[in-house]
Amino acid sequence: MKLDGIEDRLLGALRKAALEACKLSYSPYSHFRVGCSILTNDDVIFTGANVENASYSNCICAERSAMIQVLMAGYRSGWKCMVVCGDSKEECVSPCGVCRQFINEFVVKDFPIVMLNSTGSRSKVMTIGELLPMAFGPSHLA
Ligand SMILES: O=c1ccn([C@H]2C[C@H](O)[C@@H](CO)O2)c(=O)[nH]1
Ligand SMILES: [Zn+2]
Repeated sequence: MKLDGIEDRLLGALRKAALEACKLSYSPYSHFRVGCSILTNDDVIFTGANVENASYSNCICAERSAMIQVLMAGYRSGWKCMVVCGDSKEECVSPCGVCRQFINEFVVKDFPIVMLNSTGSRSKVMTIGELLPMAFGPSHLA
């Protein structure tokens, strides 16, 4: 798999990090584990997994859990790429609507999101602009 401007070595590390993070998922209710990794402008990798709750609506997705890690380490912009994987053998897991909106807040329109199936044998790459067209974003409030 190739991604413009991102070395194969880093992409491999990102995929591995997302697949590893998936194992840290706390998902006793849905039994659907999701992992996510994000590459910063200076090539640091952060990860997240979905964390569920007995009060079902109080769950956080892997993507937002990873983004909070990135933000709390001080990275507000310049993110290079996100990788998402989940417990689906066939399908590549794509970010939910809430996460798409959350991602859109911090990245440019052509920010690439790599979506993997559970083993990483399948992948699909789309930009946030493709996943969330006509997004409402910070510029609308300016
Ligand atoms: O892109 C997605 C889709 C779903 N989930 C989580 C939320 C919930 O814990 C479980 C089932 O929806 O998967 C994510 O973390 N990311
Ligand atoms: Zn989500």
